[in-house]
Order: sequence, then structure tokens, then C-alpha cells
Amino acid sequence: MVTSDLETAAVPELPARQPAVARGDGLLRDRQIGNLGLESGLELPGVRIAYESWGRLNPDASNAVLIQHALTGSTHVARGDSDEAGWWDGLVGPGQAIDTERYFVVAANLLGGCYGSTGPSSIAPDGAPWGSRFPFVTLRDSVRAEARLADELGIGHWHAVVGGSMGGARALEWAVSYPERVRHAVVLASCAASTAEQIALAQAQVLAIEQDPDFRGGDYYDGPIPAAGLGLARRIAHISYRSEAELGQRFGRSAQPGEAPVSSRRGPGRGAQRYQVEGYLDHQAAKLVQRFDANSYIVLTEALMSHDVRRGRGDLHSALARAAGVGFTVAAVSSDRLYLPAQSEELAAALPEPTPVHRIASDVGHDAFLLEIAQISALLGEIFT
Ligand SMILES: CC(=O)SCCNC(=O)CCNC(=O)[C@H](O)C(C)(C)COP(=O)(O)OP(=O)(O)OC[C@H]1O[C@@H](n2cnc3c(N)ncnc32)[C@H](O)[C@@H]1OP(=O)(O)O
Ligand SMILES: N[C@@H](CCO)C(=O)O
Repeated sequence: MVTSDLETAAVPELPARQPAVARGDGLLRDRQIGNLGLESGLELPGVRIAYESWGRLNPDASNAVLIQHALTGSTHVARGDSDEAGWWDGLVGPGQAIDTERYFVVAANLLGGCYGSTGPSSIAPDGAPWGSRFPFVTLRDSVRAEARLADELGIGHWHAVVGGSMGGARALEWAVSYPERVRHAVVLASCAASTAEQIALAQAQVLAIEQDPDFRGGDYYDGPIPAAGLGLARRIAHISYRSEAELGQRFGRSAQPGEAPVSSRRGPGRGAQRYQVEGYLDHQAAKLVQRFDANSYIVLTEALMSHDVRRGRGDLHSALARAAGVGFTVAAVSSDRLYLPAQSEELAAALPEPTPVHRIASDVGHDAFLLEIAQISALLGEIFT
């Protein structure tokens, strides 16, 4: 199904380019961007990229902003006209730091995702879900797809590309891949290349899903989903998204209400007897399982494992030299144990222009890039004047 450069699968004719939506409304749309050549050399046919937008594009298209979501995030950054809260509602909207009265904001779903873009749960040209046949994709593949989306929307360059975590990695890739199309890149709680520890944690998550009997090699769409494996993957990930101190302060050694994890942990008919932190992780796992596709989780996790802005571009200084002319804002979360502040320092030190690393002061850990909205608003002030 995935084709090499030499053989191209038949795909429907592309519709004529349509103008950008007149007014972004925070509702999901998508664009057909055609066949996409991947870094691997394969070609993915008939790719669709889903997006939402807010605000109005200026006649000269100079006020466009791209917001990049993290691993399990979605295009729904802000509420807009929908009923559903957005994950950066306090940061993006009328009168917010990224003011949708002034800026035209776009958020695209990652290639391989499950929020509208072509991914493993999408229907392949043969009429069946891609499932196990969906190819390995990299963050650069996703950025190339987003560049095609920008073309479709009539956006030649972005005033800013903004992201945290995996979204920050994509913001960095945009700046290095298309420096002429990016005025500012905002890289929050991220790094220049996934580290050994990040890859190690990711492997455990992927294996948790693959070892679920319901995974069936990735072709499970006609039966039960691998809920246990995906839930376990989320538990492993979520621990890394919060700090040891926060977990200790919030939960300590307390029992989940009504349960007795020490006196009756095991035994027939006793049911779950959990510590409170276990109840918390069970809840986070259950929430992800009901909203996310396990194959997409693997595809996106493996894309993040591949993140290395240096690949094929020399050392870090040489790679980042390509982004000369792009203004960078780099910030790290003080208590982040997944994307260590030292990794932001390493990135900033290698940028073409001297760049400070802002500290997001938080005890929460990595998830602070989703939670510390006031601090992030303050550090965006210079860019979104
Ligand atoms: C860019 C993106 O990633 S977009 C997608 C972002 N959203 C997600 O990834 C969803 C997963 N959640 C998270 O990542 C984080 O929880 C955040 C950042 C979204 C929110 O963080 P916080 O506001 O600190 O929420 P917190 O981690 O405390 O979780 C609160 C939930 O845990 C529940 N909870 C807390 N303790 C327990 C417990 N002992 N037992 C069961 N449930 C518990 C709360 O009831 C609450 O439930 P709800 O979310 O269904 O209302
Ligand atoms: N909570 C975020 C953290 C990952 O950066 C997510 O699920 O995508």
C-alpha cells in the first residue's frame, strides 16, 4: 500500500486550491494535500491534514500563527465556536496572549494522529483501515505535510510557530526546515533531539500496547481495542509528565478512598485495593483510552523517538545555523524530569543568536506547559505585541 518513489498509488484528483477560511471558528476541517514523500523514501498516498483555525487572516497573510500540539493533543487549542474547552484556552482567544482578534491561529493534527489527519485508523485506498500497514513517519514528515497545508491555506510564512513538548520539537523542525517561512519559533519544554532516556521510556510504552492480546499486530479495528496496553502506556508516560514532589504532596501514601491497599491488597473478592496515586493513574489511563487510538499512539511515539534536528545536517550548531534569521523563544519547566532544563540550555546555546532560556517555575513537572498559562503568556508578550 505504501509506495516507493517509483510507484505511485492511484489517488483521487486534488481539488483546486481553495482560499483560506474567511474566519477561523475552532471547528475541525481538513485539506487533501496529495501524496506525501516520507523521509524513509516511501510515499504515503492521498494524505489529509486536519486543522482548526481562529481569527482572520490579514489580506497580506502576515498574521498567521501555527500552534503545535503534543503527543496526545489535538487541534482543539481554543474553544472558538464549539462547546468544547480547548487545551490552551487561557492562552489563545480574544484578548489572550495569542489574541485571535489580531492573529489568525491554525493548529494541525500530526500526520499519523487520530484527530482527523491521515493515520493508522484512516481508511487506506483499498477501503480497509491502514492498521499495521501505516508506515513509520518522522516529525519532519509531519512538518512537510503542515507546509503543504499552509500552502493550501494561502499562508506563505508564519508570524510564529509555537509548541510545547512534541509540539516544541515540531516548532524547532519548522524553523530549521523552512526558516524563510518562520519569523519566530517558540520551543517550550522540549529539546534538540530525543535522549536515550526518552527513547527508553517510549519503548516501554510501545511494548505495553504491542503485548496486549487485543492489539493483534495493529489490525484490531474489527474487534476490541487494546485498552489495557494503551492504558499501561499512558500510566508510564503520565508518571514522567508529573514531578516526584507533586505526586508526593498530592497523594503521599494515602489509600484511594474506600480502599485498603496495605491490609487487603490481595485476596479473593477484594477487588481493587489501591493507593491514591494508583487511582489517579487509572483515571488518566481510562481517559486516554476513550479518546485515543493505540496505533496512533505508537506511530506518534516512534515519530518522537526519531526527533533529532541534527539528522543529515551535521552537528547541532551546523543544523541550527539553517535557522539564522528566525527569532527563538526557549523555555523549560523547572521541575521537568522528562525534558530536562539542561536540554533546553543545550538547544539555546547552539542557536545562531544568543538566546536565554526562560524558566517556567512550577512543581508540577512537564505538564506545566499545559498548566502554567500566566507564565507562558508573559514570555510570549514580546512576540505577540
Ligand atoms: C498539548 C496536549 O497534550 S493536549 C492534551 C492534553 N490533555 C491531556 O493530555 C489529558 C491528560 N491529562 C493531562 O495531561 C493533565 O492531566 C492535564 C495537564 C491536562 C491537566 O492537569 P491537571 O489540571 O493538573 O489535572 P490532574 O493531572 O490533576 O488530573 C485531574 C483528574 O484526575 C482525577 N483524579 C485525581 N485524583 C484521583 C484519584 N485518586 N482517583 C481517580 N481520579 C483522580 C480528577 O478527578 C480529575 O479528573 P478529570 O480530569 O476527569 O476531571
Ligand atoms: N499531556 C501531554 C504531555 C506530553 O507532552 C500529552 O499527553 O500530550
